[in-house]
Amino acid sequence: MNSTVLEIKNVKKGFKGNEVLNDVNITVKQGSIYALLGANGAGKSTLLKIVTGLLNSDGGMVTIHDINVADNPMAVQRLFSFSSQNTTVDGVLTGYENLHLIAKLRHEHNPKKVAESLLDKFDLTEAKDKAASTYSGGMRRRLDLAMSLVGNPEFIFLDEPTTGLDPKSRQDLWDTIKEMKSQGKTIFLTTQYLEEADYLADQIGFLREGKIVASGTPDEMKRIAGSDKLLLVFYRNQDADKALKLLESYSPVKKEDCEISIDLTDEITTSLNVLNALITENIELKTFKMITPTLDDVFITLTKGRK
Ligand SMILES: Nc1ncnc2c1ncn2[C@@H]1O[C@H](COP(=O)(O)OP(=O)(O)OP(=O)(O)O)[C@@H](O)[C@H]1O
Repeated sequence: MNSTVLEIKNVKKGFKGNEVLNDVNITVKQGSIYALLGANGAGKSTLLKIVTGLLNSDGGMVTIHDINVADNPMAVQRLFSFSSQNTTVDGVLTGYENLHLIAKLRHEHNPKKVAESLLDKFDLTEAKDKAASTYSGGMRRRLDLAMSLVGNPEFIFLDEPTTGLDPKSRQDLWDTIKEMKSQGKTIFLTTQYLEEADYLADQIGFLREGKIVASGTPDEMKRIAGSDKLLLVFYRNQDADKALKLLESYSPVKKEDCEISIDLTDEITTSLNVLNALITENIELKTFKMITPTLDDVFITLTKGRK
């Protein structure tokens, strides 16, 4: 465990002089979830295609289990499954037929059993004889994921797995992805949703303007946007101004009328001291709350001052 499964080194790619990836470096450990986060058009799908051997890079190297993908795409493709944004589900076939077909193509000994057990696992047994074209978006995504698990791959690539899903279907899919990880699988997913990366990933990489501009665990990434803060909200602006003077030693920042924010290095002690000082001076507070940076704050911090 914890050995490196995927290594992306200095990968470059451009289309007709338009540079999309510029020296991308990523390492993924076995049994972990890596989320590649980036806005529309950041180059996530392009990188995924290079990593899975579907597209040649202009430079750099990708290895999966120490096998060079560009040199041995066929050997490497046996080691993983890839669920792309354009699902491989055939709408004319039923859910069962889709799975059965893939199981046969992948030379499973008992394709019927494989199809039935995956239908059960992905909660699709009831709908198994209906044409996949009649499935909801969430069901199609689940069927697509089920199809990617035929052959029990250890390593799974998911390109924006929850784009377009409603909140319930998204949560269901998140649970499925977490369960796949608990079974020891390694997952590399792309997403535009900060919340998704935060919920699922062990490691996150922010792809922007062709580079990984920040990477780390969700908590490490949130630290990029600064420490936790205590937000004090007053009824009257003059009270906020009084508090600003009183709490000078904590370097308070006036956010808007009636609101002050204080950086917390030691959450409990600082918060208690601040609240006590306000009570002692009879400065009336409307409310207060602790604010922990979200990945959205990180995104904003990292993109500040850029076009
Ligand atoms: N085959 C191609 N020919 C020319 N340009 C391309 C090609 N494929 C991708 N691009 C361009 O490369 C850039 C990155 O595209 P890519 O699909 O990798 O982004 P993405 O981060 O996956 O975006 P999205 O979240 O919208 O799927 C875009 O500007 C896109 O237009």
